[in-house]
Amino acid sequence: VTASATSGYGYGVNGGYKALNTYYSSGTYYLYDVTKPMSGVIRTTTAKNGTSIPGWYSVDSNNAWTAYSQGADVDAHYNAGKVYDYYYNTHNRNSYDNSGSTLTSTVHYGSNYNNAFWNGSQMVYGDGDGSTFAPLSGALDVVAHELTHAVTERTAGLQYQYQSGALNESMSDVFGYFLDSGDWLMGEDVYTPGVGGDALRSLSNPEAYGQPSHMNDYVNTSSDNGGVHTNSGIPNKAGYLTISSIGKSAAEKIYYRALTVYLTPTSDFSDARAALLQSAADYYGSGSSTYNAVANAWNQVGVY
Ligand SMILES: O=C(NO)[C@]12CC[C@H](CC1)C2
Ligand SMILES: [Zn+2]
Repeated sequence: VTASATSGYGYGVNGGYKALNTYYSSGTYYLYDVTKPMSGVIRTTTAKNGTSIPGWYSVDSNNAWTAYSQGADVDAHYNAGKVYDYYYNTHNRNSYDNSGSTLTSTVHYGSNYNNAFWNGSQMVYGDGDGSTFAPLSGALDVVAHELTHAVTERTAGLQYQYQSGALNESMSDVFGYFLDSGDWLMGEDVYTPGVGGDALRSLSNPEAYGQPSHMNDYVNTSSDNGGVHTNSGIPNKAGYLTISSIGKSAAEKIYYRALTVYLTPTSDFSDARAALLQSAADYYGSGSSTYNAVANAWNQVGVY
């Protein structure tokens, strides 16, 4: 038999059944998805708990990816496909660069590694230490968060420091919500697997996880690139208020337009307010209820 696209299945990090777009060649199945339009390939590899990436293709002998250790591979592949589909179907964007570049995710990075990141070329996920994190690809909002860093890097290019960096973080959390909009939490599916009901961050209540939600409480610090994971609470709260007020569909439109048309590398929170207002005016008119709702949301977090 020659090589061909195949359909497999597996169990994710939290045991959920996932249908997988795979590839068969010479007796081996690969996490290699060729079903996307316009040549966008999605592929998943494993670092085998080392740190050299992209490592090796994730493989299986019978296309049933059901081993416990394969959960991270299954979810990275499945969730990357979901995020690809989201950007293509909702925003007509073909992969992170809008040119159909291959989306590579490497799992089992490092040992007990409690993090995930986009390295400028690909996604990388740790397995977590089993206490602070389960394998991080297990959360759709985390995968969307990371891949949105890639989109941001190719569009607004928001510098990863101080207000532009906190905005960069917030864009990733807001698009994480758009993909996983069952709750206002971020990372809940992989954070502290032994503890129920908690999360890494909350868009509706940033204070619940130590983040400010008003400019009066902006944290001036040089750590964490100027507090990018702390001060993101302020634009995140504005995002929650905006989405709650105008609805998810209108919010997706103005957020994507702000990110890809108006924001620049040095944009700060006030520039984000202006970019979202301009996007709302472009779509709905400057006197529209949508426009006024955006202004009100940012007023409530003290950003003018
Ligand atoms: O916010 C983040 N990166 O900027 C996180 C931290 C833990 C999850 C994986 C990566 C989200
Ligand atoms: Zn991030």
